[in-house]
Amino acid sequence: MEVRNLLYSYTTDKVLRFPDLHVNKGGQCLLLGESGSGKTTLLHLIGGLLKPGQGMIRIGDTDITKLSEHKLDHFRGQHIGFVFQKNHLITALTVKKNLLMAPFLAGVSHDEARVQTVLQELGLAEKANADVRQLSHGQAQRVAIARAVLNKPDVILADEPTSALDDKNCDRVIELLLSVAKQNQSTLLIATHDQRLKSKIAQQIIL
Ligand SMILES: Nc1ncnc2c1ncn2[C@@H]1O[C@H](COP(=O)(O)OP(=O)(O)OP(=O)(O)O)[C@@H](O)[C@H]1O
Repeated sequence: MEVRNLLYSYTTDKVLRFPDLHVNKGGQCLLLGESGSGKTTLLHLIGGLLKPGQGMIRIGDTDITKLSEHKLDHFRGQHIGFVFQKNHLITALTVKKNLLMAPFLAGVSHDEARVQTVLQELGLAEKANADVRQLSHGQAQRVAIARAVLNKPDVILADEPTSALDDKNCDRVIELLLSVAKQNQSTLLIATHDQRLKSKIAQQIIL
């Protein structure tokens, strides 16, 4: 994953300028910075949810800034997994059906064995048919991670995945993210101001 000369403006009077970034395939990087420094904005740019004013964002061989809206939607579904700041689970659906949104939205067929594997890996096998409103915060965060990794994305983008968790759940969530990313050879970019993560990932960029 590579980012170069990236600029973004929400309003005409202010420009956010991002440092260049390169993360190897299967590598991990921590994105640090004070509140308001642009961490979420950078994740949304890399995930193709925002279009930069200037600059290049390369994922594998694709410069995503050159893709049309339609192609970008397809690319995102196939190659990018998001763990958002708020988990955005669909409360009307069970845990398993929330997971199945990933292949559904990416337009790929769902693989029952893969769903079972991911539920197992994230300690959610017994919660497959549970109502997501009945989950603890840590469990809900693991469902959000399960949904993000289900399609074995090339890139996982995680926005403050641990900041609302106690130390035990923080450790669990970060270890799970690292291990599922490793298994799938996914490149992992985590935006956080959670100091507990600093010792877990060597490559760090400060905004
Ligand atoms: N929709 C928006 N419209 C206008 N300005 C925005 C919008 N979203 C973010 N900003 C501004 O862009 C800057 C970067 O915001 P961003 O949310 O990326 O920071 P952050 O580092 O993720 O912050 P936090 O750690 O608090 O989540 C901030 O100054 C913010 O006020």
